[in-house]
Amino acid sequence: MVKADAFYRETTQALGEDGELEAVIHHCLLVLAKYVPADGLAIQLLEPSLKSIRTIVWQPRDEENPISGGFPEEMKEAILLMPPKTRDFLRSQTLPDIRIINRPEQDPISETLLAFTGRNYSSISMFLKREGKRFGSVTVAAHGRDRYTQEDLELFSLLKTPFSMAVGALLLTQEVSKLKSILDDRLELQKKRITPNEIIGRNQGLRDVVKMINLIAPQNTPVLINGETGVGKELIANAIHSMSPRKDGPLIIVNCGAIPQTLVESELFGHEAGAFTGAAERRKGRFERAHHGTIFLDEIGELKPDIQVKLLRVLQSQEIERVGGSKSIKVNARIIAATHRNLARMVSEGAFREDLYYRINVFPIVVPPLRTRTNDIPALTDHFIRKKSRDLKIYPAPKLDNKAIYHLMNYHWPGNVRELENIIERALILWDGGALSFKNLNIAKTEGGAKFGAYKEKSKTPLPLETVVADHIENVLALTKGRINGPNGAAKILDVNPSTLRTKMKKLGIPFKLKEVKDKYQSNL
Ligand SMILES: Nc1ncnc2c1ncn2[C@@H]1O[C@H](COP(=O)(O)OP(=O)(O)OP(=O)(O)O)[C@@H](O)[C@H]1O
Repeated sequence: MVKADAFYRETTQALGEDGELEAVIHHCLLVLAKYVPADGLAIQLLEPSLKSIRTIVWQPRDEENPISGGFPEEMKEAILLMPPKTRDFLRSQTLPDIRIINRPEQDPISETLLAFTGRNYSSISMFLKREGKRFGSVTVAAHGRDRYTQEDLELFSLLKTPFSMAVGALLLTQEVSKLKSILDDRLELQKKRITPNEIIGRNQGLRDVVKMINLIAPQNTPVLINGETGVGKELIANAIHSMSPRKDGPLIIVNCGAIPQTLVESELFGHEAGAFTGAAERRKGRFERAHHGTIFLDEIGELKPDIQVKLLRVLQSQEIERVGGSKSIKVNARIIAATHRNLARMVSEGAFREDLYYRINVFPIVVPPLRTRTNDIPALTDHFIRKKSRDLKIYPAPKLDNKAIYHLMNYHWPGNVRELENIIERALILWDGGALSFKNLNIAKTEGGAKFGAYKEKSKTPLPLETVVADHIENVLALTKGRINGPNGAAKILDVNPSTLRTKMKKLGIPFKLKEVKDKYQSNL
């Protein structure tokens, strides 16, 4: 009795532990082995019609010495059809819930597995039950024949409820994860589709970009979108997909930089059950989910070389192989990639594969930063004020004061359109009923001794050199009140020739005089 108590307490404790399935079962085996012969443990699920069984766990106590030379890897999760004789055996009313199998060839179920297991082992097999029905079995096995006694059977039978509960919970988790994948796919399909008409700036700063979207959308050609963070790359990918013949298929968005490196491969290509610890069940990757649709690989420059090779292979063959799998699966997905990096430079520095670069860079679209298309700012501001006021249920939407657009246009927007959207949202949340002025934008940029506060804040993500240079020039211009020439002019402070500075400003889209900006836009207010 004392032995049974200790056995029950220790094994259920091991079974109830948190952790990877294999680790939990392995620990459980170590505990079991103190009381009964236990060199391996298998968990099998019965299909309701009893036509097949599926092995979900086959865990040896000692990896070096598994039962009968080991259960083949491919048998994990494999569905094994059972011959009619075995089905009848399973259906028979007299079949006990737990039985000793000291001679595998004499047991109809074990006999089905003889080809994999051999005969030189013994086992105790116990059915698992949910709501009174058998849904699977747990089998403890030991090397050699005739190893188990009636006492072992009685001890092991104590674990019927704990095992039924543990396996039931595992199945439930798998079911939830499967449903989550289905839901994710549905949500992807329901995500708002953008048409070029909804792109603000389509007739101004993004006119060329929209032209290219219209041109390339109907084709299957890969597109590479290049632009700083927050310029609207995802929006453009969305518009291309929505205008393409694949518009009724999924648009799967992958932020390559946001997925932990160890998971990128399985996220992209999926994995088979047991492919690595924690991969309890087979999962489709993003490529498979993008079948008949579009896959948007954002921040593609963040992919490590080993994944670049695999991605290239997929693009060349249009086939994927799940992690831990051996079979190729055809995938028909259009590729749109995006990056804020200079991929051509990364290629010359050896950080990005040249062959992959040429594969994805078939049709490049460069999205200009907001500071070079300041004419779009009034329309974008209006769009975001309306949209955010609606979201925040502010009615009527606040008005702008007569300098607001001037302030907005005079800021250099290192975070581009997203930053503008965020600043407007913040202003609406803090709104006190007056007109919105945005007059503190530049102060926020220079206050607190942090002259370059705006990009200091973002210093975790390295900014393109041009952004930093533009920011610096604008800061100096703010100090000199727009003066370029003369002893107190920006050129002197920056130690460059005034005409060099003007050329640079023109290239970066920085207005020449603060007054010029003011005059230009005050008439629109
Ligand atoms: N031209 C535009 N018209 C309307 N909304 C825009 C426009 N450009 C960007 N936005 C909005 O700005 C936000 C940022 O855009 P998006 O996410 O597409 O940028 P991104 O370049 O993909 O950013 P990241 O580099 O961080 O991935 C989104 O809310 C998007 O809807």
